[in-house]
Amino acid sequence: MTVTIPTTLPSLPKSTLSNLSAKRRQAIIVVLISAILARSVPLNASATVRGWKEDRTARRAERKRRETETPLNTPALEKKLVDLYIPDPSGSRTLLVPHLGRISKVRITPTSSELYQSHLASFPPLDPTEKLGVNKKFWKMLVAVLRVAFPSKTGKEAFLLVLHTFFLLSRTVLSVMVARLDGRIVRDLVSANGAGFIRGLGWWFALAIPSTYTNSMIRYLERKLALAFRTNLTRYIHDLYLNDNLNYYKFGLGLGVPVPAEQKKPGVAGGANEASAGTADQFITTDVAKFCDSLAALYGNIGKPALDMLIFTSQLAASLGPLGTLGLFTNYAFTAWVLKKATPAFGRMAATEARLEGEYRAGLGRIGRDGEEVAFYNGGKREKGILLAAYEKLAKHVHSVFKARIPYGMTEDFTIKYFWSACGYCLMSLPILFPAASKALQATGTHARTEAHHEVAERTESYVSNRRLLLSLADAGGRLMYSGKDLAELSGYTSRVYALLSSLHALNNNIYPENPRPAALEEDQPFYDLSNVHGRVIIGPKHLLLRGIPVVAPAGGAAGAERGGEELLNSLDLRVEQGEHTLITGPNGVGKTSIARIVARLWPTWSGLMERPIHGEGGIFFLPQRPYLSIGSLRDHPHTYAEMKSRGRTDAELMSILGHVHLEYLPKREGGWETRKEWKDVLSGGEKQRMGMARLFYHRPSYAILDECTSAVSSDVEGLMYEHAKNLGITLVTISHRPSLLKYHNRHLRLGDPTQHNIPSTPLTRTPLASSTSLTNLTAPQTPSTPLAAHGWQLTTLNSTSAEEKKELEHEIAEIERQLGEVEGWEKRLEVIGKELRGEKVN
Ligand SMILES: Nc1ncnc2c1ncn2[C@@H]1O[C@H](COP(=O)(O)OP(=O)(O)OP(=O)(O)O)[C@@H](O)[C@H]1O
Repeated sequence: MTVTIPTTLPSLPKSTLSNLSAKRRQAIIVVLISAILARSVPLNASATVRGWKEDRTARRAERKRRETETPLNTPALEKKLVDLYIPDPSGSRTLLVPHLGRISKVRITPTSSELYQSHLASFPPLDPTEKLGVNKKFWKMLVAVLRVAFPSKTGKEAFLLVLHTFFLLSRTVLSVMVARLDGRIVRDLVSANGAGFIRGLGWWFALAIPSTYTNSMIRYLERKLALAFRTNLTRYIHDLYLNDNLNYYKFGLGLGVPVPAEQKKPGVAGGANEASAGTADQFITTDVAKFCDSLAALYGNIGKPALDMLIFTSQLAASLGPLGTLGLFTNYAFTAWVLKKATPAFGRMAATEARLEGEYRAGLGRIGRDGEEVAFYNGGKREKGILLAAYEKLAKHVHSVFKARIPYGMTEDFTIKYFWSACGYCLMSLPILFPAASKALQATGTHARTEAHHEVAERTESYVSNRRLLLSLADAGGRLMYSGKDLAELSGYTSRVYALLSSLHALNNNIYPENPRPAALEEDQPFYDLSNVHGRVIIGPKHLLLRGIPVVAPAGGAAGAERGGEELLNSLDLRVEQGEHTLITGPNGVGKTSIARIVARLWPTWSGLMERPIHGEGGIFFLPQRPYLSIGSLRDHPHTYAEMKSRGRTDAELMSILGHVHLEYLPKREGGWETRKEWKDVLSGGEKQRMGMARLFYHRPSYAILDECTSAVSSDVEGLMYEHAKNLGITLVTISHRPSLLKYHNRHLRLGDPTQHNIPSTPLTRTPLASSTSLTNLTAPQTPSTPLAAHGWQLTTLNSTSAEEKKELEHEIAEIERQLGEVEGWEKRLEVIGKELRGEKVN
């Protein structure tokens, strides 16, 4: 692109103005300037300051009114919700975003799986030994991330970039014009040319308007560009993070977080810390934002000063001659070399800072999430200690960055401000001090029409213009050199965003680094490496089948490489057909919930075959111990209003479901179906679990895996809910420690450690009564499939004809247990009475 810079300013039309008297000319200029100023200041010309204040108050009041008059749960908004939350057949959906009392509609089109597939090759996992910094790997990572942030050459971002470039160019052109005008004004002053001086001032103000506008637009466009990058990245990450492959869960387990080089220091766990705290917050929020800000700013920070330097140098070259120009370039090369030597590893520092911020943030997040538990245990002090330690680490690191910046800043300031200025003075003195150079200056023709008595004025003009250009040049050079630091920092943020993206891509495609079998592992011990998962999973059949499935807790990162996943059960066989209600029991930590995790596909199926129905209505449903309650209205919990309507479900039906879980009072207590609350804080533990069961009744799946999901519900209500679930035709697979639940099941899967003959804590064997023959009788007659001691599990079928008998026995057991609990008290009482009868002193 060639840029033509006017070396002389256009003068005001002389023909008309020169006919006027000096006074009239001045008046015209003043009027012109006033008019221009009035337009450039955001004030109504007729408005007084008081009027403007009143205006502002009225505007604020109007905004407040609009905000308060459109509460989120008005019927009007609900109606809109119905219209807008219905998903589009194309897969996109329109979100409602309340903003300043209005509802903005944002249409979100999900990122296609084809796009993810096409990007996969650009995001190979990070090599942990890779050094961070402005190197080849950085450029590769940047290009990969840019494919997401800047998806199209003809899109919105491209348009913003072109506009941004235009304003950057304009600013440079305006800077040159201002420099020239500066010289001219001083020249007119020195030569006592009043008219010229006033004219110059007029131009000065005339130039001020486009200059200020250009500066504001540059900042505005830079921020808009950063926001556009961030929106693209955020949507892309959301779709990849929160998809059906459960990447958010796997990421939280720390399965997919690579550890970049900066985190490889001994004793530093790296990004895994953030991930194991179940958070990608820092990555998705701060790191993405910093990356986008840094990238958008960098374009201006490199492009603009580079352009400035080119143009200013060409302008100066005209005045300084070939020798001066050569001097300038030597100067640039020398400065770049010095600064490169003095630049610390800003990229690594930025990445470390982001990681430490993430760890600190994860600590804070944990307190927010588990506030009640922390408070009950009075764990504030402990948490404060953890937070302080995390903050101290962060503060120390930031401090070391500041310290590293001192010598760098000194070198930079010295070279660019002082050394460059000194060089500039020397160069400018050439045409003045040396006649030959002076001739060369005149030969450039810029000011060839110098008359003898104007020589001083011309020299002053040349000096002032050149000095201003040199100052601008020093400024541009400074910014260009400083952008080296920005670039280094960008490399740090890029590595963080890239790590997140490559990690999510790998998780999404089940790609894990291959680990060799550790030598320390015994021959007969299987090695469960995440890269070697080859079990078959079929989703869709009408039954649940686990054949030859090892139950293994996965381990990612270094732990996974050292010893692989932890085997809980070697090989489990279980087939559940409709109506085969199965209770799973076993000691703590034996792997009961892990079975549910494998069926729900949270954990991998290392080998064997797993078949199960689809998730949700008519398929399989999972209820964990801690129910999931989202933020939204009470009604949103089974379904959104729109989804409910589209399925023809009614409020009366919801009410009857709440009746079955004994929560019919809830809508009234909480202010109706539409009330939006943070339900996990509003409902009691038992209420939350009952809400979970209500969801189950609403969706009526064929199978339900209930993992201790009624542990906080009273036994009577629990029984009613189990009976109701069975009446609805839901086949129950229950994980529980409560023997009382046995009566609602016709099969029993017991888990236990095959190496321990005396299984310690299964409730069925823990209490003296439960381990006695009466309980063995309770579960008999059975059809033992495998001996417990051999495989760690045993499946038995309970005799259905003895169901009533079992209930009776159950009651009897409970009664005897209660009476046994009182024995100690009665014995003490007996002792006291005996003492009293013997006349002994009683304490
Ligand atoms: N997220 C996890 N990552 C790795 N290992 C895990 C994870 N969750 C659990 N484990 C391991 O798996 C083992 C079995 O856990 P699981 O939750 O299945 O036990 P459980 O039988 O349901 O116990 P409980 O009766 O106490 O609920 C635990 O001992 C634990 O070491």
